Amino acid sequence: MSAISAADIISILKEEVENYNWDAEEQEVGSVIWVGDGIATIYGIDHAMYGEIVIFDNGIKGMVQDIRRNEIGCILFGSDTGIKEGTKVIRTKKKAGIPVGEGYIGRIINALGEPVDGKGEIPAKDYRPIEEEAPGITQRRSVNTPLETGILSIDSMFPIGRGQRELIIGDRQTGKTSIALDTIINQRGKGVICIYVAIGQKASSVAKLVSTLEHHGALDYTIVLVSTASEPASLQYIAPYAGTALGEYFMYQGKDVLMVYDDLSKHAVAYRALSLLLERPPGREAYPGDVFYLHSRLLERSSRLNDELGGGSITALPIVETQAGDVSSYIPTNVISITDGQIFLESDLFFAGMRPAVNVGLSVSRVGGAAQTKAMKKASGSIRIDLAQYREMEVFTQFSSDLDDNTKRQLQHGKVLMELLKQPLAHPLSLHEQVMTLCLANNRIFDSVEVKKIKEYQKGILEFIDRKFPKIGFEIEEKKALTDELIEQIMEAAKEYKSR
Ligand SMILES: Nc1ncnc2c1ncn2[C@@H]1O[C@H](COP(=O)(O)OP(=O)(O)OP(=O)(O)O)[C@@H](O)[C@H]1O
Repeated sequence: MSAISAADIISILKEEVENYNWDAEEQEVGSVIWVGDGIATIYGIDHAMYGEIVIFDNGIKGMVQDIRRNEIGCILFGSDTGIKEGTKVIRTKKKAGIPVGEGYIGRIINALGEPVDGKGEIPAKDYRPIEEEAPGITQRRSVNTPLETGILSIDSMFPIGRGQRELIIGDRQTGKTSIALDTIINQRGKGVICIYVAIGQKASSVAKLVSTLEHHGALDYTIVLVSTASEPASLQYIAPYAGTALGEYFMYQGKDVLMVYDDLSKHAVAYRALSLLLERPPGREAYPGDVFYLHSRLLERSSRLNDELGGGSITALPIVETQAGDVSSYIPTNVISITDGQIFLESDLFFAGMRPAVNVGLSVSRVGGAAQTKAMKKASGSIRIDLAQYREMEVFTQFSSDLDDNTKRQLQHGKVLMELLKQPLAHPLSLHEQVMTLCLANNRIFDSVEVKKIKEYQKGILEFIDRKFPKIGFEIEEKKALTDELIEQIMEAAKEYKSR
């Protein structure tokens, strides 16, 4: 047996000491003082940052939301059963974020980025913080490409550009979700990635929406991020930010993204619940003072990037629900002032059969006009004024029977326009169909048709022109302009259709 010499032992010890890794990790550990209603108060993690993720003993994650003198207020991303006084909490030193990647397209996920559609794990390419600073002024460019909704009343009068934020507002059951859904369906083959964020909705409504998307083949380019009404308020609160983080991943690759937040009223309610539980002072309608910032910092992240940054965009369609058509209450006025326009849906119009129930007088699009195609601009020239005149005249002439011919003609034209703007669900119209419809309406082609038969007539004439004179539609789509020759050709075709 060979004995180890003292020198050997010393040299081994020396080597050990020299190679010892001194980068010992120091971990801050705190303990729970109080827990309840999805909120935990923690003592001992003094250096935690606002928005940092902390992990509890039982694996549940939380996010730091309140930093007080001796304690930290934290919202829980899961059930609080199993967390009690004294439960240990560790810091992660990481801000809340979600995994992102192309694999998410076509999937249904929750606010933490975990799949909920039972189709297995999603491979992540990156990890992005849910709260990100909005692009600065120099990083942006103005809106210049249209985002076509396929809905005639919107594309003609309230056009939306890629990078714009257009609010959809109205009472309950007025077709708000349907407009967003139709817009997503219309993006097929247009290279736009859609992200639908459902906040505080019934799981059954979301399931119905997903099956509609699937039915129309729209799930292939859509991500659905769900935080249903039964989930903790904390998850509902982070859902739109998490969705935007995913959108930003694609935007910074130069892609165009459409974000739908359905809806921000429920988001504000979830935030109000958290704030009250965190004992922040309530303000108007019991919302906390920073409820404006809640939505402005979210919607500012939608933008059109300049070419050096790839030219990608995020277009936002936030949805807000009003009570009894009151647009002047707290959350609606806030979001109206943040966005670049709103599409106002009215119950009375909806119940009168006007669907989509867009109120032409109260809706507006502030920047989309710059992105509207020349063809659409020319074709939709006077439609808003014609409709406004019609509505005014309709009120005045309600009780009088002997009207002069000019008034009668204007009334008939107004009725025709209202009828043409009706559109069933999931029946988007392409650019050339919309332009041809408006061109025919401007030239009073529909005025001689019985009002009840207008939709049928419109369908017939559009099909006829597409079949017999496909060049017209092709040229409008190709050149995106409506020349005088094209108008002439459309009128010729209309004459031929009439004389069949
Ligand atoms: N253009 C349309 N044509 C026919 N029906 C429509 C149209 N738009 C909406 N609807 C119908 O109106 C109902 C309400 O629509 P939707 O769910 O989109 O409204 P909402 O305002 O989002 O409702 P909620 O208050 O539940 O969020 C649905 O049953 C839908 O099928």
